[in-house]
Amino acid sequence: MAGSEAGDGVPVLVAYASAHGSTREIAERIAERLARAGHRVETYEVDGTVPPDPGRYHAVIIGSPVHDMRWVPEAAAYVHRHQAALERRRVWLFSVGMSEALGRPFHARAVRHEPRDLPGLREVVHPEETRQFPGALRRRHLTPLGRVIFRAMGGRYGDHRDWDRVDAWAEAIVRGLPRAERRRPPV
Ligand SMILES: Cc1cc2nc3c(=O)[nH]c(=O)nc-3n(C[C@H](O)[C@H](O)[C@H](O)COP(=O)(O)O)c2cc1C
Repeated sequence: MAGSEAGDGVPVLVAYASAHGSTREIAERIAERLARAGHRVETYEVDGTVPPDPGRYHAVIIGSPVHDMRWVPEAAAYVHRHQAALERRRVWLFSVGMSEALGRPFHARAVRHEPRDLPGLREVVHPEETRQFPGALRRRHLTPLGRVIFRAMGGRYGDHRDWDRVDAWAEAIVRGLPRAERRRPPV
């Protein structure tokens, strides 16, 4: 768990799963932006062992990589396990996939289609908003069969994250939260 310097803002949880680190870094970036705006942010990886209780927070942001067109099980399980607390909180969900890495026409199709379990997750927690971000994918992350399929879809390995989009989303979340005294930048 990572915590931010306390501002006078609301307590916010950024919970994420990450197989290879790119969702973690997006979660940390969002947390950093919210902390900069004065909120008291805690960042947790949900790996099934340390279950941060969402009931302790005003707002909860949950992110997952997309594997085989779905959220990874530990992230989806976290949402379902904490359904009762989450439905009474402000919740934002984000997914990290590889749509930007694909060639045409797969790219257009991937951008249009959200992860298959997202409609179900939306029913469970009624999020303020859900968002998809491009992530990073390396050849070593895929099985030999996965590499063949990825290549057939015109896929390009690499880091496709768009930090401006991540920052813009974090700023939109900040605008949706009660105003906080902004933290002074370190001298
Ligand atoms: C086994 C595997 C399956 C994947 N399946 C999908 C998928 O169905 N759709 C998608 O958009 N991205 C898929 N991806 C891409 C990942 O979601 C993307 O690389 C993401 O950045 C991974 O996040 P992470 O680094 O936090 O694990 C897959 C990646 C792996 C390794």
